[in-house]
Amino acid sequence: MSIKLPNMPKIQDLIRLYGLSAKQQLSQNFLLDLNITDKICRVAGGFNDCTVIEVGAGPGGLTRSLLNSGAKKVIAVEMDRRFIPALKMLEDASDGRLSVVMGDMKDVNEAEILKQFGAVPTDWDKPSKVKIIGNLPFNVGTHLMLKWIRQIKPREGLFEFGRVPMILMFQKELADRIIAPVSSHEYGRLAVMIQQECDSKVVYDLPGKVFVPPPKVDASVVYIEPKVKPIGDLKSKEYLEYVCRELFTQKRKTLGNAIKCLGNGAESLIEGIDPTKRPQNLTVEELVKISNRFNDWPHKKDIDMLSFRNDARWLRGEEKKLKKEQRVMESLEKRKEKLAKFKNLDKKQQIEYLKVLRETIPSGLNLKKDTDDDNNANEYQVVHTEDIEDGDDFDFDEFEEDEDTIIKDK
Ligand SMILES: C[S@@+](CC[C@H](N)C(=O)[O-])C[C@H]1O[C@@H](n2cnc3c(N)ncnc32)[C@H](O)[C@@H]1O
Repeated sequence: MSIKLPNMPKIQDLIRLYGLSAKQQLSQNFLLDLNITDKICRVAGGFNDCTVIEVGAGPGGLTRSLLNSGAKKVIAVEMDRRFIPALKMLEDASDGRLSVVMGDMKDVNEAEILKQFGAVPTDWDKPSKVKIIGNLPFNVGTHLMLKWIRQIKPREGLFEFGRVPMILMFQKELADRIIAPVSSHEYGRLAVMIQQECDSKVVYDLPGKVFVPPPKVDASVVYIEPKVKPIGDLKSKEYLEYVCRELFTQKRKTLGNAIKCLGNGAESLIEGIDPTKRPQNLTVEELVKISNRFNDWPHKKDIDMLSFRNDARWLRGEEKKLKKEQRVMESLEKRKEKLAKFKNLDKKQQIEYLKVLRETIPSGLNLKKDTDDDNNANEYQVVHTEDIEDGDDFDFDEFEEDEDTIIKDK
């Protein structure tokens, strides 16, 4: 059996041949440069002799690299039927190593499909020979990732086959939240939920311009692998999720104050943990401890209805936040352009500009009456109050508060 694919038409040509335009509603941004897809396979640790589920294969760029990197079997799942002929062409050339499955990954039973294609389970303490990879729309990728994370503890689905690594492409800001270390700005519920059971790292940053068509945002490839032994002996993932949600929405409070939201007498849940810490500074281990105590606490609220079923709403909230961040970045870019133009005007023009268009004064510049010049009290000076840097005016806390609002709306 040959490891390398025979010569194939370029993906760009297949796209032209089959008239495959990118559908915006499916967030179709393709990777057509095989140097990049090859590199993704390398930084993900290689796929030699592995059985791989590829989610959202599209025109098949990454699929080709997976096959060329020696995968024993690639199961490519794609829901958009327009891509199936191009993928089938690849299947025909793959010497039986590629199987194309048309369908929505959200409806696919991973364990069944892996059994069907002959995947073999690996012992939990060994690196798994089964892997899952996908470059998916943000909401689909996060939905699937959370579903898979929930299957780790009971070792269901994918994890009947061992510690299956999940190699997923996400918007960079979301990837940063997944891998965020304790006390960092991005550290929150998502980081805790994932890091409690998995090792996660960003293995490759991809600027938006490498995709076709290019999205306005950058992406990162995240490698998430279940730990041999999770952090702490967690009693309930739902309670950990609940405790994190409640505490991280009060990031500015000390733990001693924030914990009160769990009920009267909840202070007992943080015994032995520094009450002057902020929720952001609590390690995963400490949060597991609090959640386990909450689990055994006779006074806890009944949170059954608040468990993971809220994911959909939470994800919509996350998506909204990222869109808002994007809008802020775009308006910042516009203001920077305006500022650059403004700086090219002579002083008189600058003053006129600022007088007439006060409401569009670029950030960092203002008019000040020239009080040093007694003879000409009406003279204005242009003053720089601050320099614009990336991220100025970009109050991340504002977004955290948005999340609070979204969660409390439930
Ligand atoms: C961003 S494109 C990436 C395509 C290809 N992997 C690449 O890197 O060029 C995402 C692909 O996932 C597919 N897709 C989106 N949601 C899906 C789902 N729920 N199940 C299966 N495929 C899905 C889209 O049709 C699209 O082809």
